[in-house]
Amino acid sequence: MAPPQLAGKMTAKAAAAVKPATRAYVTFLAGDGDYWKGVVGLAKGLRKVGSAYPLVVAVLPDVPESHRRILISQGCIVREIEPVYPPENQTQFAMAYYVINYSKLRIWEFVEYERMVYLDADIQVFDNIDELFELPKGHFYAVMDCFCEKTWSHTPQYQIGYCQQCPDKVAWPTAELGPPPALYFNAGMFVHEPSMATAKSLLDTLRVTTPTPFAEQDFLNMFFREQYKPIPLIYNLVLAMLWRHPENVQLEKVKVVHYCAAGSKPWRYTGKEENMDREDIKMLVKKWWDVYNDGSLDFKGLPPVAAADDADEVEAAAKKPLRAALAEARTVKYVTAPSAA
Ligand SMILES: O=c1ccn([C@@H]2O[C@H](COP(=O)(O)OP(=O)(O)O)[C@@H](O)[C@H]2O)c(=O)[nH]1
Ligand SMILES: OC[C@H]1O[C@H](O[C@@H]2[C@@H](O)[C@H](O)[C@@H](O)[C@H](O)[C@@H]2O)[C@H](O)[C@@H](O)[C@H]1O
Ligand SMILES: [Mn+2]
Repeated sequence: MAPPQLAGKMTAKAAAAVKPATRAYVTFLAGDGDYWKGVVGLAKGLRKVGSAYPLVVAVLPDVPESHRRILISQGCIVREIEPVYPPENQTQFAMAYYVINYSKLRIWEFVEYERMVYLDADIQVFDNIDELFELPKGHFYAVMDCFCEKTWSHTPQYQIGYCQQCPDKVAWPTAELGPPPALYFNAGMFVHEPSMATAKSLLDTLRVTTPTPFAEQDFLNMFFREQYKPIPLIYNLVLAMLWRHPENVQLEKVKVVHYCAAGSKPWRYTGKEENMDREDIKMLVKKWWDVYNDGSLDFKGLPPVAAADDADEVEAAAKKPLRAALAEARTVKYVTAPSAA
């Protein structure tokens, strides 16, 4: 049910009252594969927990119109971005496709938002996390990663069995290897403040930085090394923690699950890969599907493409180019729309 402002015509007064969205969740979608299912699941999950802010999807040009329309019909705000490529390199990325993940850096250009929470499309939010938008400004908030999976076999910490999740288990050999690695975050979820100056600095720095196996995740850890502030694991459970550091996990308190372990993407799940036959993994994959398949969580607002029928009124009232007016109109829908849940 659309809110009053959009039920009929959007009056000039209503449009003038629209406050541009200052906060939003944001995810990233590339290619014509099946990650759009992750985005739909995320959009429905955020709705289920009563999130107060919209979900923006930064899409690369290769995302098909058909997938974009599905996302719009689920209430997402779809924003096309230009790809970002790392400098010419011979790097062996931990996963070959990681090279496309540098395009995530474009979300610092979304300056119509003063704060955003980034979530990978293979993440699901099972409890409200709007409190993250209230964290003190000036820091980069994210959850610490784990170095114990094979994907880290190229690193000294993996080779000596050191992990920041249990720094006392195998002490870092400072005498031989110098100071221990700085705290390192998983880049599947983070709280950030868009700014053109930061966006420019990120891209300028990227141009002169040799790519490394974890692509933009390594790069962001280097770039935000001084501002990084770890937040609790409940905000981004990297699944490997369940078998690598179970002592650090209280599953009943976890709010955000990151399906990043090999074979754990719910929409591709077969249960055949290592650790994928665990009861907790099966339960978390089912939880994801329960949200994805829940029709009551489908978006019930006025999809923006329908709002275009009111384009003249919205444009006249908002006295802005159509796209901005629609974006604001969409914002009105989110700011005032009754939560679908
Ligand atoms: O084909 C792809 C691969 C990745 N992604 C996006 O890039 C993010 C990071 O990739 P992924 O989550 O697979 O990395 P992981 O967290 O598993 O290492 C995904 O969550 C998606 O948002 C995408 O849209 N299409
Ligand atoms: O492009 C690099 C990616 O690196 C990260 O994934 C990794 C990392 O978490 C390792 O620690 C795990 O071992 C591994 O399974 C997992 O895929 C981010 O989740 C993803 O968003 C993206 O930045
Ligand atoms: Mn991921």
